[in-house]
Amino acid sequence: MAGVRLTPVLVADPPLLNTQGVHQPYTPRLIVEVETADGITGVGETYGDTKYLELARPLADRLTGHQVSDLNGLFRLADQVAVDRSRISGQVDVGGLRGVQTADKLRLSVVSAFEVACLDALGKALGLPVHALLGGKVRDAVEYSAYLFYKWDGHPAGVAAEKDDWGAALDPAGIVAQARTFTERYGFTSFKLKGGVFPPEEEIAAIRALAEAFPGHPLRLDPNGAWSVPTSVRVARELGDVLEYLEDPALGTSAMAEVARETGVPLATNMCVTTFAEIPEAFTKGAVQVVLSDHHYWGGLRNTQQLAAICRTFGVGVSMHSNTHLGISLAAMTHVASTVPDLHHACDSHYPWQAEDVLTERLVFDGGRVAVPDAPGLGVELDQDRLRFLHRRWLDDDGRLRDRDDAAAMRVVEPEWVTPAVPRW
Ligand SMILES: O=C([O-])C(=O)C[C@H](O)[C@@H](O)C(=O)[O-]
Ligand SMILES: [Mg+2]
Repeated sequence: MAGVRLTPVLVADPPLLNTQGVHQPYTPRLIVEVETADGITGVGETYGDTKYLELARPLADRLTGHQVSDLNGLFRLADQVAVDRSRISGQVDVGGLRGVQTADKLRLSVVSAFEVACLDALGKALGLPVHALLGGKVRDAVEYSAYLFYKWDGHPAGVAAEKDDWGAALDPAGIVAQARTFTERYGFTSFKLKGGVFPPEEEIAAIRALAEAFPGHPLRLDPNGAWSVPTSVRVARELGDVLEYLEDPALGTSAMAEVARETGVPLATNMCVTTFAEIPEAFTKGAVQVVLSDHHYWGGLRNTQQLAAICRTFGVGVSMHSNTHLGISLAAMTHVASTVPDLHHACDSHYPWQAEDVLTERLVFDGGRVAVPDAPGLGVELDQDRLRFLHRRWLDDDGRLRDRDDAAAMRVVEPEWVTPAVPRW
């Protein structure tokens, strides 16, 4: 590699509610560009919060002269980057939304963007799409689900924000209307509701309303561990006839295993299995039936394939989790998902919520699917003007938005708000 460019950006995000609070009006992402000695550039994307930036910089410094094809060497170099203990002691990832926080997971969340950028550059150099570098696609398009959120019409008055055109969704009718917009705009046929926001009865009513409006369509509910075991079991019983799966109803492997013993509804997770180390206990206890992979924190596209192979071995399903992300990551997700043989659930993606991107052309959902790019590399092109614009926003921020904090955003409206203790219900 002749050089690595790191560009933190702030991207507009609508006021999406979750059990911790609400999304801030702008969210940080990091764009990684690696440049080969031949002048080929590869791009990757990951979380842009401070704790990731402080690992990305020393990793970038170690990469001069490194071959983009030497991915194993890249991971060895990442292992050498020191993690500040204060970033991990007693912490969970984004207040628990993404499970445990370990030094390895932090490193993996950073090196994943470099791995994607190297694969992009290597693919361009060889004239091959990334999926070919991963062994080849087994499908031509990857299916995504509509990611429904309770949301406010806009961010609080007086807060600098971009306006979105989705309107408010705070009750079953609002959620059904949002789902209809998703189907009209993108053709999605399966739906996930981010729950843990209102008491379970209201969220059960929203799922029932969806089932009535979209009979037979796969539905999921994800309260991010906000419920007790008895509440989880009750919701599973009440919605068992319409749910494709229930996602992280209760927090932790033991609680999930208890729920799983009491219900036939499959349980999915992106909270209790987010590292390889957590797999043995969760799988032997039967705590989860679907693991939602995420190439960002699992450590890239090849690790995602390894995770899928382990899941296959244990008869556990696999699909994909998503946080706020841009088109580079959607392309990376699509490439790797196209190579996973047993992908039986539509993947999550926040992309429809992101009106802003750093690409010259946005990726398109057609019938809820993204066509797997066959152009060399990821098949996307960075728009340098957009990148500069979003980076300028990051530079101009006084630091308040550079680290995601959904509870802080909620305090603007409810000054006493603190991240709720779980189980909340
Ligand atoms: O559990 C999940 O699916 C997520 O954590 C996805 C996102 O983080 C979502 O909850 C969010 O951004 O509010
Ligand atoms: Mg989840």
